[in-house]
Amino acid sequence: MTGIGFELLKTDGRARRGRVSTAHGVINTPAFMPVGTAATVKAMTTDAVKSTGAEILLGNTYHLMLRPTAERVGQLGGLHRFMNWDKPILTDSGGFQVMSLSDLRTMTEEGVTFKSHLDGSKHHLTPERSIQIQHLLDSNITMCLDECTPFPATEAQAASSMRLSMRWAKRSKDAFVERPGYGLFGIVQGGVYQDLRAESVAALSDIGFDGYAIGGLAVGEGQETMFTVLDFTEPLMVKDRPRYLMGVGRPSDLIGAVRRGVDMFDCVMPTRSGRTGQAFVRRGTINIRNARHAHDERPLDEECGCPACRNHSRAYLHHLFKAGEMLGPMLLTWHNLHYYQDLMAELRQAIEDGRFEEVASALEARLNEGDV
Ligand SMILES: Cc1ccc(CCc2c3nc[nH]c3cc3c(=O)[nH]c(N)nc23)cc1
Ligand SMILES: [Zn+2]
Repeated sequence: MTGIGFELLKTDGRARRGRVSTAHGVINTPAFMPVGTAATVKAMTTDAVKSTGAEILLGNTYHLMLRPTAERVGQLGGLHRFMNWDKPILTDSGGFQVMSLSDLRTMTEEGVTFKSHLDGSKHHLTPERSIQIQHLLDSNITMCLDECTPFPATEAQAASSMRLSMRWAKRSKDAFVERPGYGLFGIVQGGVYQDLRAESVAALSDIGFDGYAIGGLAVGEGQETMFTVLDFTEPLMVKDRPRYLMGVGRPSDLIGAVRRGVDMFDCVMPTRSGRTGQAFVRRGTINIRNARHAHDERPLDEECGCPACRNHSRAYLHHLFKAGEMLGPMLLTWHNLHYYQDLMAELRQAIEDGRFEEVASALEARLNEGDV
């Protein structure tokens, strides 16, 4: 197997049930990928992440190049050994994080120069350097260096941004070291403009990648606009390679994007909001810090099999957050990731059974029940 393998096992409408195979194992799709930016899924051990059903997790070039540096992780045998995660890892190329985290950055044709948000040291990130860093990390799925076009952007701004990313995609591909079980994904840009999205899909398909991400979304455009962009972009994409929608999303985003042909997802919501006390449940969301949970002996979600729901009440979780106990963020993170994996498993099964629309609309209806 050169690069990574992809089997499209079943379709139901535009929804797809597939399997991605890598040197470190298989990913059943549609898949949710927990974000482990700095070589850790915050508040979770790797065994805990595995227990949720996750088959792949995400790391990040930007954070790891600053600390402990890619060379150090490479010397220590790569990210799998460094963090003791023996399943697949996907790493982002770092451009998105530079633009959202660092200051004093300048973007040129060559790449992006920026100052570390940690100690102000100066760094250069080019397509070639990003690919090299991800190679040192031993990432199974490497992302091209791109510019995530800000939202909103005029068509002219989106066009020049996308075209820069396409030139960087070619440089990324030329720098990528082909290995069996390792792959490189291109990232479609083009803002909210149909002809630019089409131009980007065509440019990436001509270069040829192991998979194709849809970038430039989940940047504040809102769900309706995101779905509209998916509706005119997804049909143009090759069917025999995985599609990865970057940065998405809440449960209702995931259901709607699976319906529109997306295979892979990442989002900081379940982990970041879990740490602040927000739980995602089958009937919507719960903010456990709210006083109304102080005496509620029910679990977060009666249908959930995670340690928080098996062993504890909302009242106890409420107490942990009020007391500032670290077990609070741990248990809510664990619950949210477990629920996200259960949701994806239910969607995979529904596609296999040819019942996607029936199952998806029932899940969506429950999410709006409210008064959880
Ligand atoms: C560890 C890790 C964190 C975050 C990500 C995805 C980060 C992310 C986006 N998040 C929301 N919208 C996003 C758009 C883009 C994008 O257009 N390009 C890239 N390279 N990343 C994006 C990947 C890996
Ligand atoms: Zn739970």
